[in-house]
Amino acid sequence: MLSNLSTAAAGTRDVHSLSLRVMSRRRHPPVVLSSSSSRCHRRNHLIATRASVNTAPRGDVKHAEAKMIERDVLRMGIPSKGRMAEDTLDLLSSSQLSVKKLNPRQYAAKMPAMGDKMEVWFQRASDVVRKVRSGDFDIGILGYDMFAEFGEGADDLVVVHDALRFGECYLALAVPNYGATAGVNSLDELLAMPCWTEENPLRVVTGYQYLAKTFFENVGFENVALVAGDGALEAAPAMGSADIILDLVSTGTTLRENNLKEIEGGRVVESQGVLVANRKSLLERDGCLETVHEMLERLEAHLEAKKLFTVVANMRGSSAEDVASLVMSCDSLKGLQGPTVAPVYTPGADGKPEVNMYAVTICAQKATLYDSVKALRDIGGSGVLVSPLTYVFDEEPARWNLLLDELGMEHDPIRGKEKR
Ligand SMILES: Nc1ncnc2c1ncn2[C@@H]1O[C@H](COP(=O)(O)OP(=O)(O)OP(=O)(O)O)[C@@H](O)[C@H]1O
Ligand SMILES: O=P(O)(O)OC[C@H]1O[C@H](OP(=O)(O)OP(=O)(O)O)[C@H](O)[C@@H]1O
Ligand SMILES: [Mg+2]
Repeated sequence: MLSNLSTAAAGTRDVHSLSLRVMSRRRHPPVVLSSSSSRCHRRNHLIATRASVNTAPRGDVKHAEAKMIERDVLRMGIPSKGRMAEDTLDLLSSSQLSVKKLNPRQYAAKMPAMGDKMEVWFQRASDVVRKVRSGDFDIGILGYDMFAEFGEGADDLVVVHDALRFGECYLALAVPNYGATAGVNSLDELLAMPCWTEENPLRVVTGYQYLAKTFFENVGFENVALVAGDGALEAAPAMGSADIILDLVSTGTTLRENNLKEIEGGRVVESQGVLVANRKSLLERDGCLETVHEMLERLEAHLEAKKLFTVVANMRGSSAEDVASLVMSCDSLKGLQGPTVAPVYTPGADGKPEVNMYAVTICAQKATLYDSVKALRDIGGSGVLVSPLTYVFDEEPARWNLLLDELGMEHDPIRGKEKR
């Protein structure tokens, strides 16, 4: 059956019969975000999909299969503009992976921590994902929203780190608080409105055509026309050029200021910064997997440390074991791997050092720091010192093992032999 899903130029009611319009599930077998090979993409990101997803390419564009181009260096793409650009550089710098641009107008840069192994290229987020997909870049950092939109669930793409903890936002449908949708509070209510017909489809303005198409296919709604738009989409319903919008939301201020509201069931994708890679590069390009491992470790060490404080307190006790038992009896003082308890030496009556106090060191979650301080005081802790942590290099990051699973590789290919 043909879908009524179609693209319409902004500001017109005409619904063009473009290639997007015909999307037979037989020609494009369901894969993308629900395929087993895309395990990493799926984690927590796609919220509202109800069925498997079709991979129709963007318009008529055919994506060449990623190929391995001979080169000695690895290439990484990062956003050249917009709010992700600065945050990406900040994250890399905080993870001891600073990027050095020789000249502000140049698009290529170095990452000194990686020596001559790595080139960094500044590109628009859409081009970062396109180039990682084609194999021109081996890895990239960008918002998951752009990755999902321009990556189209391609098997050539792999998510290495799905939560870099910046650029948090989500892609959601929003409807006007006025007019026909004034009383609409959920997706079901919106789609059940009798006014949307083949001749009068629901016009959705968005810059995320692939995700919109996929979303409406998944909910089985056909009387929809996608209107293309890039910025200030919130103005389109008031101008009469669209009925609703599908756009990024962060604080929700822009929606409120434009008399629009989110609806239940209308969230399409959760987004934040992600590190992505080309599958073939990881599997076949010399040094790529090792470099990605090192980057992942450095990023995780920084991101993990950002969540924690080191807390040191003095505590009276008859032995280190007694003090440790007291601390371990409190849930909020568990720390990373249990407390470190060290003797504090004070001069005794005879001038010799004696011990009746211990220094307890734990790692406390920033979010619950005050609870930890109170708990320490409750069991006799005093002189509580709190300091930031810079890096936490723990065991092998869980995301590394997930990546190896995704690549069909046995764990520990860096230290041991790779097996597939
Ligand atoms: N309001 C927001 N809050 C947080 N992150 C956002 C927000 N809007 C966008 N982002 C994230 O930042 C990325 C880049 O958005 P941004 O608007 O800064 O750049 P751009 O869209 O390339 O520039 P422009 O909007 O000027 O074309 C988005 O793809 C998304 O991942
Ligand atoms: O929920 P909020 O915190 O209000 O953020 C949401 C707004 O942020 C983005 O726009 P941006 O600032 O990038 O402007 P643009 O529309 O010109 O891209 C997005 O497209 C929304 O309009
Ligand atoms: Mg923007």
